[in-house]
Amino acid sequence: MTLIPTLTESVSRARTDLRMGLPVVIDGWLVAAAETVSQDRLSQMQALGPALVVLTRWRAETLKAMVYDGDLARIVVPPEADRAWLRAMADPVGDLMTPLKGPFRLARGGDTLPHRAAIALAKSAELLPAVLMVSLDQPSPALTQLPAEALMTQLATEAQLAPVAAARLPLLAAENSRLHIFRPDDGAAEHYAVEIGTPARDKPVLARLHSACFTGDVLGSLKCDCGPQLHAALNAMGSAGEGVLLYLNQEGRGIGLANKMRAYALQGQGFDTVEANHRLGFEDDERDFRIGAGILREMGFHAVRLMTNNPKKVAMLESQGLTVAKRVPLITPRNRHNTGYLDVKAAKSGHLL
Ligand SMILES: Nc1nc2c(ncn2[C@@H]2O[C@H](COP(=O)(O)OP(=O)(O)OP(=O)(O)O)[C@@H](O)[C@H]2O)c(=O)[nH]1
Ligand SMILES: [Zn+2]
Repeated sequence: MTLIPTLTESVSRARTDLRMGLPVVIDGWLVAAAETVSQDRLSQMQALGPALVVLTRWRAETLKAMVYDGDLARIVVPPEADRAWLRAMADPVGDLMTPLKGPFRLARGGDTLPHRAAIALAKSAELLPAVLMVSLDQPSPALTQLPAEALMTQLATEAQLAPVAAARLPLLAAENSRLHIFRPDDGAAEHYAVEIGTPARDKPVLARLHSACFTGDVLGSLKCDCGPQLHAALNAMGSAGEGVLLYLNQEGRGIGLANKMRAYALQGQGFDTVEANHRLGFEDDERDFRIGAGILREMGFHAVRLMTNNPKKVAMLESQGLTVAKRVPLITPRNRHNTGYLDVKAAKSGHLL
């Protein structure tokens, strides 16, 4: 019997490969993440043929590279380019010191699906959306193989979440609480639900979909409103005697903690939260809100009174078939470190603050 990984298994493995600096193969293209590839692997890949660095439109615009491929750009890697060059293409941290990296030669025409799929895979591995690609003329069976079209479909498919464990967990805000752990079937991060009391399943439950913020939730960072929002939501549910708080591991609006810290470094250079995401090559919000809807459904809830200031969360839950009977604002105190951030969320992201 030969055990062959399924597509889902291969995609999960490919995320780890990219994080380790190991290339994967997408439709005959060798693909490595620009931020993790070593000098040795880069040289090996360059020896196989002309290399491209693929960036998103956002990153290419900052680098003043022409964008011929809609949402991405394919830049020819100069033969003398080394790992430092590649890093600087991917990571904007040094842009202000060395703003001009061009002139660039761009690839045009041909099929860009493998390039698009490679960028999507890098994002799903919480790496910078910048990849090194070389066309292979010989198979490389030792590496993880992925067909581009199926990879794109897989990455866009809603993960199914299964409950794996639950236990009573008395909290300061609510003694009668349980913590439930949900595991997605795509090998990505687990998510949590705090169930306070025993809310009726046939009535709109007081609910919060909270995205992880290590800096705010755990360290008490003053740069954002996450920590106070988390505690205000738990306290409101504790006072009401019931509610459900989903703690979704979508750190940094889905870009991961390392990239969020890169975004903070850019904010220290004067860019706002949205501009910083764009300079890194990301959209301003990379979260998949279907995850929260899936957990609520799995727990038997169909309608919520949603604690949020973000109208997109309301719209997303409704598009997933959940009823948002009411939006409950969750306004927390401002301080001199977060007031600019909150103004930008209101002005650019539509938050009702
Ligand atoms: N990329 C990025 N993420 C940030 C920044 N500041 C906070 N975050 C993340 O933003 C997310 C905020 O999550 P939520 O509070 O659930 O969502 P929200 O969209 O602000 O909506 P609310 O329900 O009104 O709070 C968390 O994942 C934080 O880690 C930042 O400057 N850049
Ligand atoms: Zn935060």
